[in-house]
Amino acid sequence: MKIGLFGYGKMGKMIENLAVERGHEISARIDVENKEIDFSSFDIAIDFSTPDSAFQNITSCFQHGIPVISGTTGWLENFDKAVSICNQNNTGFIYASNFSLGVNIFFELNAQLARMMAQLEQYNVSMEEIHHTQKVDAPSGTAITLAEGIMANTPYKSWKLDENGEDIVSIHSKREGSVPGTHIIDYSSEVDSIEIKHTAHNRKGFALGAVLAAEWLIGKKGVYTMKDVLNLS
Ligand SMILES: NC(=O)C1=CN([C@@H]2O[C@H](COP(=O)(O)OP(=O)(O)OC[C@H]3O[C@@H](n4cnc5c(N)ncnc54)[C@H](OP(=O)(O)O)[C@@H]3O)[C@@H](O)[C@H]2O)C=CC1
Ligand SMILES: O=C(O)C1=N[C@H](C(=O)O)C[C@H](O)C1
Repeated sequence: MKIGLFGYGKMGKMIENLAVERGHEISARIDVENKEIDFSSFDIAIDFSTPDSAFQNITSCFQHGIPVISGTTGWLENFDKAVSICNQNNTGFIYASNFSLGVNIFFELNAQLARMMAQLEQYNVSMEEIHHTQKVDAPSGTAITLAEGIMANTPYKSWKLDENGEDIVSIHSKREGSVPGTHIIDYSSEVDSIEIKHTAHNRKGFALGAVLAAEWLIGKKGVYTMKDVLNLS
């Protein structure tokens, strides 16, 4: 595959190494706004850019018929618009707040635990996410996906940052050193607690998942998720 990388920061560089190891070519690296982009030089785009630039990056690819893998967080207020533009241009799209295989299993575990806890009113759920100090968005995209997984399976109605309440999934965001990404879900009652935790040891898992998703998407039309890629549906 010829890949266009949108965002050539920590993730872009990690994806480049892994994609080349797997026999792919990086034929464009787009790291700044309004750069002249030769859309004919790549078959698929992988976007790990910034919350402010992701929508523009993704939809300009769709308008040139290029399928996109996006892992950028913090831009999802425009997600439905991006999906429409993908479909109008008859191309392909996978977005994931977290591409690591382990986190995608963790999403399933979270939903299953939420279903079991749904009837137990004595437990309160809360979440903690810990990331490196360069992270610009809070809470993490992964924490939002986890909160949505809880809300879909319990009476919890919304999530809030650092706010407690009966129907609220409370999320606490910590920024420490160079932590790649840790997510902890805690159900606590007066008598005990149940915790599940995912710890990324480095960024390789995110990069591998994104490249696997690109290999899976190439040649397909439509909007998919990592559940489709990993056959978890
Ligand atoms: N879904 C997942 O599995 C994962 C998602 N992420 C998410 O991916 C995103 C990137 O993370 P990370 O690589 O760590 O961040 P970095 O800050 O290291 O990289 C982002 C890069 O995007 C560049 N950029 C700025 N403006 C544009 C633009 N208009 N077009 C293209 N690129 C641009 C930045 O350039 P400059 O520095 O010059 O501004 C920078 O090099 C974040 O949203 C993060 O949350 C991260 C890890 C895993
Ligand atoms: O910015 C990061 O680094 C990460 N961002 C993603 C998120 O917001 O969930 C995924 C991962 O946790 C690393």
